Amino acid sequence: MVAVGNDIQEKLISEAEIQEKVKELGKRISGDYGDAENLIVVGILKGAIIFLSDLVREITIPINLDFMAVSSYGTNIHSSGAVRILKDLEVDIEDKHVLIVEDIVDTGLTLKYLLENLKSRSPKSVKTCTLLDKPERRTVGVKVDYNGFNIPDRFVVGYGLDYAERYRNLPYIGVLKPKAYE
Ligand SMILES: O=P(O)(O)OC[C@H]1O[C@H](OP(=O)(O)OP(=O)(O)O)[C@H](O)[C@@H]1O
Ligand code: HPA
Ligand SMILES: [Mg+2]
Repeated sequence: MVAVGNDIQEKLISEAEIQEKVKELGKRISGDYGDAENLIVVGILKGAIIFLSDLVREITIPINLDFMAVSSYGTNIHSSGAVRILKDLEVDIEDKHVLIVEDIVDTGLTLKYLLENLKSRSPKSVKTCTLLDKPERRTVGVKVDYNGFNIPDRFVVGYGLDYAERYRNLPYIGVLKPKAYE
């Protein structure tokens, strides 16, 4: 049988480590927004869906869920730098607290674009949450309010993150074997 894990060279972050971190982030977010009404959690498709679905179940305050899809990478492992909206929010965020949820902040281009775009819609606040941060790769400054793990400059897959749309269903974060790129 072909297993998705066969292409993984090294496991960087285990399922257990992820689950522990997700619980911690959910608790912090619930505490920080405790008295705020109308928190809108915005998941960024597709990479954030696995993290988002675990995270929201660790958030104990009422939330609204919405999604955006933006494209910056296509199927390539290198960023083109261009960001465009493929799917926009359905809800109006004016006067609402917004939390953007990402799987990874790499160059920062996607998050910078999202922050500027959402701030222009007059929300009460916009904060950012990511499972993974690759600080060495940053080309633009963005504020990450909630970060799960800093990782080294390596292309990672799993737990929502893909290479050419594959490996999102791997339950942990790993690095691919070179042959998987061929
Ligand atoms: O900081 P950056 O260099 O902008 O990179 C981070 C972005 O790139 C990935 O998305 P991708 O475009 O691969 O879409 P996907 O989530 O559908 O895989 C990831 O999910 C982030 O949104
Ligand atoms: O390391 C990564 N893996 C998958 N998608 C990504 N998008 C930016 N960086 C990455
Ligand atoms: Mg991707």
